[in-house]
Amino acid sequence: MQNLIQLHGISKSFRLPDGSRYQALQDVSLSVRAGEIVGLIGRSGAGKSTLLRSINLLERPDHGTVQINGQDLMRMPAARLRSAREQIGMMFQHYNLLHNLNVYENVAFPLRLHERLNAPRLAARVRECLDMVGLADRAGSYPAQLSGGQKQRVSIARALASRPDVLLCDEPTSALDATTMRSILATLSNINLALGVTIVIVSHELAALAQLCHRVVVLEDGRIAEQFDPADTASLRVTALGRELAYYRSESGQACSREGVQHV
Ligand SMILES: Nc1ncnc2c1ncn2[C@@H]1O[C@H](COP(=O)(O)OP(=O)(O)OP(=O)(O)O)[C@@H](O)[C@H]1O
Repeated sequence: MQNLIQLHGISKSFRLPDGSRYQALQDVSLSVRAGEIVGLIGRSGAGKSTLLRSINLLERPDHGTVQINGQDLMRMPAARLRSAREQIGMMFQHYNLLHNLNVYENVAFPLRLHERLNAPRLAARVRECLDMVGLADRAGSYPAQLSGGQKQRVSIARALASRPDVLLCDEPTSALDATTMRSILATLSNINLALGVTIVIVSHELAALAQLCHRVVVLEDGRIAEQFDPADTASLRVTALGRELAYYRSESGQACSREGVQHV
């Protein structure tokens, strides 16, 4: 498998109210192969979201390069960057749905914005995405009429509408109960298997990530402290979080198997 995402020497600092700067990422390099599911874990403030958001330049690194499919996003003019970003879907903790639009229109929204599909093709694409997340029968519902898990499914469908190569997930389950969390992660696993979409996910759900991810990256103080395949339980883990995750894997909590779990 080739590298789909290639971050090299990424650094990012934020300006604080007192005028000083906080170094959120320091010289981070990360490669993600096409079709991989990579989990980013770390204590609060370790830089997980900043790293995830650097992949589509929602946060623009101060230094380093961000390549997707061999193309350097940092050097792209605005118009090309906009079109490159269509290959990178994103979902957030609080869904970010448009409340005045129904489910169908929420999923159609990015297509209307970026793609010139005729009405039947647009409808087919939206149906296909809603089918994938098990919500074909809720196309006419409004976000306020849906559970948290259903809202997150809509946001998955919306993220997939542009047929992206990459799906970035920023704590997609932290507002959900344990059963719904497992079901959402199982849906992501199924989508990865069915479509080959590369997934990078930030989450604090170590047990679930141990089952879902092909690779887990541990961030500490804005740096990568270690990375490993959670299925490789024999190798030594150098961070406390790495050891904790290994425990969940060896306990075989079966929180969410890669082979998929039924929608709940
Ligand atoms: N826009 C910003 N302005 C100032 N500081 C920021 C900004 N965004 C992030 N930070 C700081 O950068 C550090 C890394 O933030 P980030 O959100 O990446 O951490 P995280 O690992 O995702 O944390 P959490 O698990 O709590 O979401 C934190 O100390 C945070 O306060």
